Amino acid sequence: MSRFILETADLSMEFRPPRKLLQPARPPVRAVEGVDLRVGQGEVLGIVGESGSGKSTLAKTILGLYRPSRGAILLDGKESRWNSRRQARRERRAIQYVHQDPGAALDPWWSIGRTLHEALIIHGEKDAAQRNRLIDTMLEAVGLSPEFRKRYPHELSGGQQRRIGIARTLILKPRIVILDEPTSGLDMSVQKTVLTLVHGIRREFDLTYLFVSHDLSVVRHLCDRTAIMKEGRIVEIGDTASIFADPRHDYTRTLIAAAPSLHSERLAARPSEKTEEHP
Ligand SMILES: Nc1ncnc2c1ncn2[C@@H]1O[C@H](COP(=O)(O)OP(=O)(O)OP(=O)(O)O)[C@@H](O)[C@H]1O
Repeated sequence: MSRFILETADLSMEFRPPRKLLQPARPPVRAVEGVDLRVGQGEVLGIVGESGSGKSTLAKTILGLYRPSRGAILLDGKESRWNSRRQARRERRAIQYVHQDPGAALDPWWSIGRTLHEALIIHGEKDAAQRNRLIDTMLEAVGLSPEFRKRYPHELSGGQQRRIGIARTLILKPRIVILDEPTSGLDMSVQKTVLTLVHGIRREFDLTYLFVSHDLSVVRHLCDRTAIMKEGRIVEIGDTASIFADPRHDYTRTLIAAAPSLHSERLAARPSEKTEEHP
């Protein structure tokens, strides 16, 4: 078995703009270019870069939403090919994605209980009693009482919506969780609570994280290693502490210099379970 839970080799993904009648063909957008990653079991890898650098496309290609235009994705050392979205979804069940804005991803007409039940049904859990047990366990894991089953998305705060997004992901028993800007749009204290939760459940559920963010202060305190992305390529990757202490690439230096939050020390300490606030 491979030492790495996830690897990518020369992974590339380009978007081809649709051809318009009587207009010259436009060049493809090379969103991800030749990305080589090796992620160990239990590791938290941060993927950082400015808007448009390709972070989300890389994450979604790994998830299986896009067919790579080149390169390979390996899970536990075994290549995961892309024949169709459906096949990729089946094969890559071990990878789950926490949406940037879980509120928008929740059906406004469905109670939280129904949303969680449906997720389990889609993933093949036929036993209703077992579904109920799992839902209670997951709500508890994200710090919400069973009473939240009856609530609707518009009855939740932003922080509670993130918790439900995380619960819906955990219920599918992933091994790798892709967190795409998990704290964007939240105020500072809620950000901290969500990060504390994310940090705590990693150990509890033995998860590996790909943490996509443009917030360097969050990445600095949460990620074991950090990859810096620019124009679809990884320009620098290494231990987070070394990257911040001794950035090698000019672009990394520019990103660090341009991050005001790094100087304000607003998330100075690694989140710990002790600081968990319950909603
Ligand atoms: N579905 C799509 N069709 C065409 N081009 C796309 C599509 N999705 C992304 N792109 C392009 O691919 C490039 C990378 O975009 P991507 O969303 O991956 O960047 P990002 O680093 O995640 O940005 P952000 O931080 O703003 O989310 C951009 O040039 C973007 O315009």
